[in-house]
Amino acid sequence: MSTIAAFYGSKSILITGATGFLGKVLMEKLFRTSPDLKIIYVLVRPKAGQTLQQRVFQILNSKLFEKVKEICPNVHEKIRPVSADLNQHDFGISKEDMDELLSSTNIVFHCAATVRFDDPLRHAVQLNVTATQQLLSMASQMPKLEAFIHLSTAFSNCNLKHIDEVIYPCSVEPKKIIDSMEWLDDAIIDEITPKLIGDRPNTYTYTKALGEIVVQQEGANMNIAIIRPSIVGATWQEPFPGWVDNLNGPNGLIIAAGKGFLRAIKATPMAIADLIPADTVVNLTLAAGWYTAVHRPKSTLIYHCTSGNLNPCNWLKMGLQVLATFEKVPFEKAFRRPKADFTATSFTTHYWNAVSHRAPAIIYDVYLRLTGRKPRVTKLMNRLLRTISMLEYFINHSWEWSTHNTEMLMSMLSPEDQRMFNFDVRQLNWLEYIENYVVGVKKYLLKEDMAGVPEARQHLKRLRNIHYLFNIALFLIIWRLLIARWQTARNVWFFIVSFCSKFLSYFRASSTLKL
Ligand SMILES: CCCCCCCCCCCCCCCCCCCCCC(=O)SCCNC(=O)CCNC(=O)[C@H](O)C(C)(C)COP(=O)(O)OP(=O)(O)OC[C@H]1O[C@@H](n2cnc3c(N)ncnc32)[C@H](O)[C@@H]1OP(=O)(O)O
Ligand SMILES: NC(=O)C1=CN([C@@H]2O[C@H](COP(=O)(O)OP(=O)(O)OC[C@H]3O[C@@H](n4cnc5c(N)ncnc54)[C@H](OP(=O)(O)O)[C@@H]3O)[C@@H](O)[C@H]2O)C=CC1
Repeated sequence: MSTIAAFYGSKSILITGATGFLGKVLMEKLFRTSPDLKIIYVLVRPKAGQTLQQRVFQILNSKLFEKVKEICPNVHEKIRPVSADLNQHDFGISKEDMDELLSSTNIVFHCAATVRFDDPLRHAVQLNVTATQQLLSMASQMPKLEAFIHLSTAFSNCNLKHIDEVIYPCSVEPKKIIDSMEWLDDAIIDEITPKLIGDRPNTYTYTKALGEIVVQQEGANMNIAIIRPSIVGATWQEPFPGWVDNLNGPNGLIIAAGKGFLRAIKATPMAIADLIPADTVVNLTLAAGWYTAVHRPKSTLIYHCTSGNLNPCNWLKMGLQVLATFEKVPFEKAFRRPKADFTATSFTTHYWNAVSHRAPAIIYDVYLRLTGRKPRVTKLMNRLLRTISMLEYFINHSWEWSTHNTEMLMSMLSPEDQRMFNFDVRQLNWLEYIENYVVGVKKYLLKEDMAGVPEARQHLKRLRNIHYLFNIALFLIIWRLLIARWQTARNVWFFIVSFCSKFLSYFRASSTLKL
């Protein structure tokens, strides 16, 4: 019997960010391995015209939860959506709901965050720092609380090269930042943002670092742990390989490359691609929840959930395997044949952006316009290039994360738990994982049927033929223009023609002699 699964049985669990990528995988695993748990409270806001009940219903009816519904048929009764917006004071939670949450909760998993890299500082602080502070204040009023698990990121201290499982100070105290957001106007905040974030690349990593300090300060009297995952990718094994549901991290770029939009990206091929599967993160998170509640470590433990030092894979290996999978399982209706490369310098990146990204987009939009359709590819390309510029930092640097706490936790698990809550990334076969990842992007993000693969292959063949025809036509046009305007080109042309005709007559003469 799994000790961890048994621990979560009969517990009341509060999850923030349950509608997000990691939150869903976390809920799924909890219901699947501890179907006898008491209840999961999820803090949800209405969104995109859907009530919170509709949002939760949609999640429970998705493919991700198919196994759960077999194991825990009454899953609908065990999940309680609580209307909450983390941007509001007290999260806008009603008094009755708040009373219930405070009196019943045993474990809190805080996953909600803004993960956008370009969020204005005010918004990122509100969600990643102030909301964390408020949640801790709520947690401090929960008499039955056994553990509070905070999801941070391995990149919260990406301004350092070697990162230990400790909390690093920031130049300005989080409390001062929170206060200043209340009275500074947006223009001043925008002006001071670069100074505050310093050598971090964006407001996301900065505010996640501030969030960790808040957890340390406000949660001193609670059983707290912080999980720091690196780049969270599709699921490795559970509930099935390759599940993914948003465009974040590598996902959007895999689509862009598979559809032939992305042809070149500035990357350091030998830098570590520190991806970590979503189910690995969830297994570590659940194990940490159990350990924190049962073993009550004296200080807040931080767990690095990274792959680089235990089972490294570099961007080149990853990129080549992504391209190899496109050969086997191409995406449908590609814009061009998938053929991406890494560039090394800003100059070559600008060159390829102009030649391989912007020019084909403009040509295609002209074609759309001429055929009476709305041009859209240039806009899409501009968005892609903007996204790439935001992600480039992470594919051109390498970090070393120590994993002592994570390895210690692994050693504390029984063999059954090590199997059921496996977060030993050394067992990961990268080539297999990346292939499943790309197939998962095709199936679960693009919603493409595998039955369409032969047609997708045919489409790529047509694109190849169009590509050859286009190149030949372009060559002939340029050559014709050169001959018309330039004497040297004409001389070269006559030289080639006379050389070829001499060669042919010699060949004919020698074959006649042999006869
Ligand atoms: C040999 C060579 C081979 C080469 C082969 C090459 C192969 C490939 C190689 C792979 C290399 C990998 C490198 C990865 C590095 C990752 C590092 C991450 C590390 C940090 C990890 C963390 O610790 S943290 C979590 C990650 N955090 C993010 O990664 C957020 C980023 N991102 C944003 O910060 C914003 O995204 C940003 C960008 C501002 C744009 O912002 P933006 O405003 O331009 O665009 P949006 O994202 O808002 O969305 C645009 C439109 O997509 C719609 N859409 C959104 N989701 C949708 C959904 N699920 N389904 C349908 N549609 C959806 C949306 O509705 C919009 O549609 P519409 O305009 O029509 O409404
Ligand atoms: N994905 C990754 O690569 C990594 C993620 N992490 C961390 O893991 C955690 C989860 O990330 P992930 O699942 O990928 O993120 P998602 O963006 O998929 O999910 C974010 C969640 O936060 C919720 N949320 C955002 N704003 C509010 C709000 N105002 N009120 C209520 N809920 C809100 C979202 O709800 P809604 O659906 O309503 O928008 C959603 O459920 C985050 O803390 C992130 O920093 C760390 C490293 C890497």
